[in-house]
Amino acid sequence: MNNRTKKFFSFYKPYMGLFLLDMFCAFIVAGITLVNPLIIRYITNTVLPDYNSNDAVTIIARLGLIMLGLAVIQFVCNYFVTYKGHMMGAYMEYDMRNELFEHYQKLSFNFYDNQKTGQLMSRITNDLFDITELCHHGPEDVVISFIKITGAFVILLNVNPWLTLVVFAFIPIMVLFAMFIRKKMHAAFKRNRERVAEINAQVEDNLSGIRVVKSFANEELEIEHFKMGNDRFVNSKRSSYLNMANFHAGLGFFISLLNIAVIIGGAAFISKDTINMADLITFLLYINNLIEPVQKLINFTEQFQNGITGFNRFMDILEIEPDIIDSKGAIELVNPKGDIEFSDVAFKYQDTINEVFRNINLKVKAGEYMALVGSSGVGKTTMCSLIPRFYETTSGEIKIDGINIRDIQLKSLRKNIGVVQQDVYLFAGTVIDNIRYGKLEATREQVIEAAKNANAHDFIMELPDGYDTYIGQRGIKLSGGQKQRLSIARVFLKDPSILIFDEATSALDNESEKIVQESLEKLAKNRTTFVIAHRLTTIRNAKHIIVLTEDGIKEQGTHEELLKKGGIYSKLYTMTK
Ligand SMILES: Nc1ncnc2c1ncn2[C@@H]1O[C@H](COP(=O)(O)OP(=O)(O)OP(=O)(O)O)[C@@H](O)[C@H]1O
Repeated sequence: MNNRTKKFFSFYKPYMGLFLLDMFCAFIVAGITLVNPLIIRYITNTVLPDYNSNDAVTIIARLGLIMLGLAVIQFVCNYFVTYKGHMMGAYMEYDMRNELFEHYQKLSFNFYDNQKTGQLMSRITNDLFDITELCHHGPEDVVISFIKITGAFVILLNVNPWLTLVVFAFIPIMVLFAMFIRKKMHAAFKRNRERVAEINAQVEDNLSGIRVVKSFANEELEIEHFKMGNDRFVNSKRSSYLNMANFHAGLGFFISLLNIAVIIGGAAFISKDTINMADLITFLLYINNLIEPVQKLINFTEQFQNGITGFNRFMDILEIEPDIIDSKGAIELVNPKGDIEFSDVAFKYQDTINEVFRNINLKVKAGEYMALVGSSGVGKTTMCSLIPRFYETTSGEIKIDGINIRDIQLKSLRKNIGVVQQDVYLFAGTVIDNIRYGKLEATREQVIEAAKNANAHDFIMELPDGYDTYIGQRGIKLSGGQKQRLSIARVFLKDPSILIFDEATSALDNESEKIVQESLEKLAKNRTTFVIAHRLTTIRNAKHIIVLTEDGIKEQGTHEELLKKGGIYSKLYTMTK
């Protein structure tokens, strides 16, 4: 058994009792369906011809009671299989979903840089559903079908071997036919799903950009594009319904052929006294009993394929080892002063050819306010993301208070670094929830204090429900400057010794920018601060400006010193002025 198979079965472990009970109930359900035709056969074959009418009525009444008892048992078992069996699948799906989500939380930026969010989401929803459908329905369908088919075969063989051969000669042909059409149908339904995804993407793109569409008056073009996608969808639906019609009509036709063959064959045997009327009825009853398990087995082949594909996709992710983890013996970073040192640091993104930069040597003293400048794309954001180990340096080392960051427990490292990102991300929720994200145990008063420090309190109080206002997905109901201030408030609450502020590239208006700048300066007090300056006008007052190039730090000093030097900084400054 390979590792993946072992892992697959490990999900059954906590529910073994439930699983066995489910299988037992499936076994009983299948067994009972085999018994009823036998009772009918006994009545027509033995009770009616051999007993006087009074005795026959008594026996039939007793048999009726037995059948009623069996129906009740079947009802209970069916109820259990449908309810508890599905719940077992749901619990297994729950475990897999938790495991996958926990794993998502451990994977690093490198992983997410190369993934599409939509696909990662589909693994946690559609794929897992396919797997658990297989986990639950698979064994149950196989057990039920196996018992029903072999049971019917053995019983019919005892009634009449020749007629049994006629019936069972049909089954393989029917299965082959059904599998062939089913495959085509599956491909057609898969195409349908792709077409729906295309339409969804098209609608999403159009509606998100509806203002651009209208400003260019391009509605006609959009309608035309949409129609093309919609046409493709309806065409693919046509093909899937065509296959579906073939499938159902074809199966129905096979069943009719089977019935005809049994009636004609049976009648011929009756005429030769090989079988009697009761035998023929038994055959006809079992034929109807056979169709359902055959269909179930056909479904199972598809379910198996989908489930295994889903499980492999699930395992593909689960087997990716998180690449940034605590080293052995890593220590906890407690209240660091905030001295930072880069020694010969070079960095290259995974799957890229060239290094973003190399030869970075830099010492920043605790509490220093440092502005990082350089041409666009030179690696300012990248350099700062090495400090909290969002990415690992390719070579060289970074130290905080003299300790290599690779020897520090990741959680404690990140707890001591506050990052205000360029693209502020707020979660769907209230203002207070979003600020409290910086310190989960903070009281309402502490949150308000942080908001005041971030110059956010006044605008929050003007929102309809103040701190309890729902700010929409990604804070859609707030302005750019307001979002920045909330994210600064969040870091105030976190109270880290080291601060990284990635200045927003999309310019805030002058007033907003001033307020953000003010709150940032308050936040930076007594913390080691890196400001990534995308616009040089905002950092003229910084005491320490460093100029990053791909070959290391080429200039350092104050604004005036660097201008006087007439080097890269002064060129950049004149360009952006
Ligand atoms: N996740 C990534 N994978 C691969 N390459 C990346 C990734 N992120 C950034 N890059 C590349 O690394 C280089 C540095 O990017 P970075 O965002 O650090 O520059 P920057 O100096 O902050 O730029 P800007 O001032 O324009 O924001 C760029 O060439 C960019 O294309």
